[in-house]
Amino acid sequence: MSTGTAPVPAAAPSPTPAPVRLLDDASVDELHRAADEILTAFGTSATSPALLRRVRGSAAALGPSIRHQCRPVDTDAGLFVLRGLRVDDARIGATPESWRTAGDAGAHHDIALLLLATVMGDPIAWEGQQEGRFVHNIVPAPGHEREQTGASSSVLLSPHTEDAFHPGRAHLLMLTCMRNHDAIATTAASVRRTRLDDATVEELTRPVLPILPDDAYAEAQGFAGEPPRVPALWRAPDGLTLRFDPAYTPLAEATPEYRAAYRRLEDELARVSVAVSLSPGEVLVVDNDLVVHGRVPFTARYDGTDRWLKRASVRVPGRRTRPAAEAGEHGYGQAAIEAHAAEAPAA
Ligand SMILES: O=C(O)CCC(=O)C(=O)O
Ligand SMILES: [Fe+2]
Repeated sequence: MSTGTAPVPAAAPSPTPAPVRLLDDASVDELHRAADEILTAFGTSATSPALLRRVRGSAAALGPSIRHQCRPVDTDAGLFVLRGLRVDDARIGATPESWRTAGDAGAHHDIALLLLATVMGDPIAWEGQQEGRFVHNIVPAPGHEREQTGASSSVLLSPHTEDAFHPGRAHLLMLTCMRNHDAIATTAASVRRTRLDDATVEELTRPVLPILPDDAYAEAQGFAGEPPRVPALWRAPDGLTLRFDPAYTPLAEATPEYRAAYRRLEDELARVSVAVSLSPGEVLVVDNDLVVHGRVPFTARYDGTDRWLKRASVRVPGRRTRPAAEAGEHGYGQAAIEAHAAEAPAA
């Protein structure tokens, strides 16, 4: 159709500018069957020690194909999209009005996500967030439009490390899409794709500023202890990692040199940022030590058809992507609860 003289349309952004890992049909069946069995046995996705034990057992029995697709992030992009899961738009029902009222909405997918998270590592929950659930519902909520939390909509959710304030934060962040009619993108920027001069990296590896708890942690925000100063960048054995949340970092307290270096990092992250618009059934897996994520602004519908993601946070035992000094941080009184840390006592 096109001729040499026809105007060239502006290049459309790639719909999913992220490495995609396709689950084969047999793996998808296997995962959905395992999730169904657990949901039938327990009647809820609310996690009890018994349900978590069952998830651990079922995850261990999943086949080599799923395990292969759940291997660690293996490119500088620091993320991948797992594709193939089936979401029945009618069966999942209306998008919940907020995480508070979500309850067991889409419970099958809570369990499927927990199974995948357990293949990748150890899922974590926070007592102070979404009532201690291991799988969070990310939906826009009335009254929260302008927050820097998952419940917002009308503002840019600025790029951040998930739970950056805490030494027990996830190594991996997983977002499963239930519904996204308006193709609203998650943004992601990998520090391994930035170009920073050595002086900037040196400046930002010094522990100069704290990262304060975000608005999803009301209790931690009232913590009385002295906020620890933490480095924004760290030279890990296999490359640069970052801990970054400008919305909760008191930059005004730093020297002009530090602020300039921080701005260079922000600019570079903006330059390499990609927009990933998830479709139902896709799972975005982000390495939380390499990649900061956020979300573009959007107008919430509030009619039961809103964008709806489910989120899991995962720790990967034995990783060496963070400075040893983090072990001494108080974490603002918040504790991450590991799903499979030890045999949980019977409730
Ligand atoms: O809504 C999104 O795409 C990402 C929200 C977010 O930052 C999160 O779930 O941690
Ligand atoms: Fe986030």
